[in-house]
Amino acid sequence: MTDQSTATAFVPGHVTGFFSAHRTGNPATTGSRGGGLTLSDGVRVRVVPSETTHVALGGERVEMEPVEHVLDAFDATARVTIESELPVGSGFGVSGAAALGAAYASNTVFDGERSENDLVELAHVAEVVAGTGLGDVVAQAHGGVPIRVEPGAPGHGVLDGVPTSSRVEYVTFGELSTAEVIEGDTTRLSRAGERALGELRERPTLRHLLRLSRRFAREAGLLVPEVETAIDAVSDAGGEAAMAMLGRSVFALDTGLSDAGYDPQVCETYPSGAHLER
Ligand SMILES: Nc1ncnc2c1ncn2[C@@H]1O[C@H](COP(=O)(O)OP(=O)(O)OP(=O)(O)O)[C@@H](O)[C@H]1O
Ligand SMILES: CC(C)(CO)[C@@H](O)C(=O)[O-]
Repeated sequence: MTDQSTATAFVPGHVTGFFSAHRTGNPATTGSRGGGLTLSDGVRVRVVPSETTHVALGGERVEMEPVEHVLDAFDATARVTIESELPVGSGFGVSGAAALGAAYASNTVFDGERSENDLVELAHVAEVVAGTGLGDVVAQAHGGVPIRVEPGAPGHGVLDGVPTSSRVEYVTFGELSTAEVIEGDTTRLSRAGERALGELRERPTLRHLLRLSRRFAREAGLLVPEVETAIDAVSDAGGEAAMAMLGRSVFALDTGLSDAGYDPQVCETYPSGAHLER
């Protein structure tokens, strides 16, 4: 053991605008391609070794399978405290953030001696095995406005990014089950996602990412009515908005949602990836 008895990591939120799903027999090479934004609103994860495992989110005890997978990999039990500025189950990658934050913090308190890539792989595999995500973890490790060019954990996946930053606004109308969508038939959404990725790579700008994301949500058949109404209202007010995959949530650039008369949460794209806090 190190003499450090507690560690805390911060992981930015992540909204996916469009994606395609890629499954192999191996969770490290399974993942998604796509585009999205990391957010300065994120998740703080504190790990303290303990006789039994106890995971709390916002002060309430919760089941969070990806976090439990991470602790199992360290062969450890701990009290894991998750504080999220973002709603859970609504397309902001909270489960991926919890897994990645738990991996970074556990490595410190359990003297794991794993490298960053090893920890990202561990959290990515935990998310894939739990069925809660395919690409949030690698995006959250990267930061900025990540483009997932090839799927999977470090060493398999390839990331690029849109070199920019922006104010971001978001609203949430409720949850959507990630597992139900990604464990179902993904043929249609993946076709739409691949097309969007090709076009984003030709013109990697934030406005283009938002436009391609809007088209993706429609083509993939994932739009829900209240999300569609909000996106249309932002467009009518001259702004750029899209649906956060996979939730009943809308994110917009700059003051897009405020200009359309909504009362959104406000944050920014996050310039860097997940990290331990001192
Ligand atoms: N109050 C809660 N509401 C929703 N999920 C919860 C809650 N408490 C714990 N969980 C767990 O959190 C995880 C949520 O994962 P899910 O992938 O649906 O959401 P997310 O990571 O926030 O968003 P997304 O993956 O859609 O970007 C699941 O493992 C679920 O069991
Ligand atoms: C599947 C997903 C949309 C769930 O948040 C995300 O993990 C992604 O883009 O791979």
